[in-house]
Amino acid sequence: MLASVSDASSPGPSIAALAIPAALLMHQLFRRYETFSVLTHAALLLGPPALIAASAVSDPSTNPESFKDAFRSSVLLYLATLAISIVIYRISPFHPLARYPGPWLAKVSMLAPALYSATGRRNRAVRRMHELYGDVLRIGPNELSIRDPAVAMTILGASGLPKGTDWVGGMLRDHNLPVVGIRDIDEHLRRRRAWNRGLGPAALREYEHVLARRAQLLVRRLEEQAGEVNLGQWVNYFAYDFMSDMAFGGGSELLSEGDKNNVWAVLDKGMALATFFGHVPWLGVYVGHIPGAAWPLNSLHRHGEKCAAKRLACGSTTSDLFHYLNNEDLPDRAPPPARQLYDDGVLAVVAGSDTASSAMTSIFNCLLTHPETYARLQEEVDRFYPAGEDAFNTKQHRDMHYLQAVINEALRLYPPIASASQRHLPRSAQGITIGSIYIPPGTAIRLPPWSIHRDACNFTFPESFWPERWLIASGHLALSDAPLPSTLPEPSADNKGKAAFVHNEQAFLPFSVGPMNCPGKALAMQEMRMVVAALVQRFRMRLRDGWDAAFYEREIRDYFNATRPRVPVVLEKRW
Ligand code: HEM
Repeated sequence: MLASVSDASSPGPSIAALAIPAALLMHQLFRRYETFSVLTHAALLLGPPALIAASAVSDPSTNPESFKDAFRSSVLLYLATLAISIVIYRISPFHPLARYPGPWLAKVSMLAPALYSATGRRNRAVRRMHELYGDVLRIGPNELSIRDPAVAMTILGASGLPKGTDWVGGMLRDHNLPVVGIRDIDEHLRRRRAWNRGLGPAALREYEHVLARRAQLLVRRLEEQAGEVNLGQWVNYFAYDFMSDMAFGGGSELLSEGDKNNVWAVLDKGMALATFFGHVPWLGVYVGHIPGAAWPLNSLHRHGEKCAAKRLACGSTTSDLFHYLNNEDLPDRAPPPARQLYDDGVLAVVAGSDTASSAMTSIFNCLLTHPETYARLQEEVDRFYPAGEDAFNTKQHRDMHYLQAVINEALRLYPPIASASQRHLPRSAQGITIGSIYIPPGTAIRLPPWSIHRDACNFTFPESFWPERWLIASGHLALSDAPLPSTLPEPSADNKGKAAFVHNEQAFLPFSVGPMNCPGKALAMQEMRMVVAALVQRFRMRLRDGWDAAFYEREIRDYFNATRPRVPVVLEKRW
């Protein structure tokens, strides 16, 4: 039998003869079936080498040393063959995504993009790769990034693809996911209904006075600050307090008490880890089994779960988001399981505060680095809300076209979710063809807003903050009357861009589109309009003298939600 086991460093012929084909067979199995079960992985990775070793040693129970040697040889050979087979297949012309270009490291393993995402520069890297390779790019062994907005409705629309696995990594588990990570389309739509009610027009009317109260407190707290403030930090406080009021009926007072419990550090660090594990969800699930191994992310999960649990224990005091998620608005319907509400609690915290705060910070940074735009917005705000007028009353918002243009333009340049949430064509589905793009089963897809929004094929002067483009496109401003962006990289190349005005609203995807898009869009818009109008009405704002205007663009990071750098602002009351 295994005479050769006596020299364990060189596997015997019988081990090699079994381990190599077993590994090749296992590769075929891994290609067809996906599981995140650690036990199944362990069984598939260690079981066959153990069986091979057992068959190679005459009596493993009486020969434990020989068995150990045989197992070591077998496992090494088996795993090495499996790894080599996977790598060769992924870079071979036989891989279903072989026709699409991309860096070879990304074709080989998701570890490379995962590590890159840990730097927060994924959005920029993907954009650079699109510039290099074109609109359809292979960003992982089985993942495409598509910069062509024409495919958006097919991928994201009503008959589009289910969600991908990035939230499995983000939650460190493949069960008990919040609605954003539910991959079964019917289950997703079922769970989504309560969110649609909780963020629909009737609910928003309920939240309006809560929003106004928080925005008033933000203004008061800023009035109390002398001189310079880090505006992003105050916007964070406001966004988190408002989210707590809106989702959980209260419970946070960052504006009054500061961030004593480091809620924002938990959010920032947690989301950075979630982004990393979103690329390698299997690793996230492994790490999730080791207590404390991903503590900032675990803390974020626990925090969101606790907020939901506390709210459910206290019952409803206002018609908050959980009033709807818990079916309190539908007395005939049983409440969903508490576990589901805890999972959605994590989503409410992240989606309800971080994105909106990111957007508002970007808006203020854009205004402060573009004084002529700020002056135009000031003029509009003063027209609709002159001194003494209640800027927290939303009635005028609908007619404030410049304000809306400023918001859209900041969302275009700095989409809070810069790299999009993933979709995935299941392995069991048929491949789909969209124009010249064929998407084989088992492919994950992203339509990255950062790259799409900054593509000159979609928007004239793509790198410039130019709110006027939205007014031209909606017919509120004639192209010939529009002032040019003040920050054109080549000021003399100006009118060329103006002559060929391009504005493709299909390519504007900050909230995604389709039935799985952001249900909080209307609420976020209301929040942004109110806070921007109120601050512009009450304060004269400018960046700290000598502050580098390009700092924000350079330092903003993509950790699923954009992590923004400080914005030091000198505030002066206007009246
Ligand atoms: C400017 C602010 C915001 C932006 C840019 C934004 C953007 C997004 C994006 C891009 C998605 C992914 C959609 C997809 O997978 O196609 C999303 C999902 C989601 N957002 Fe927002 N969001 C914002 C604010 C909010 C707010 C205030 C809430 C309120 C709680 C919210 C709740 C959600 C929820 C529940 C989902 C998951 C939807 C689903 O999977 O069905 N968002 N958001």
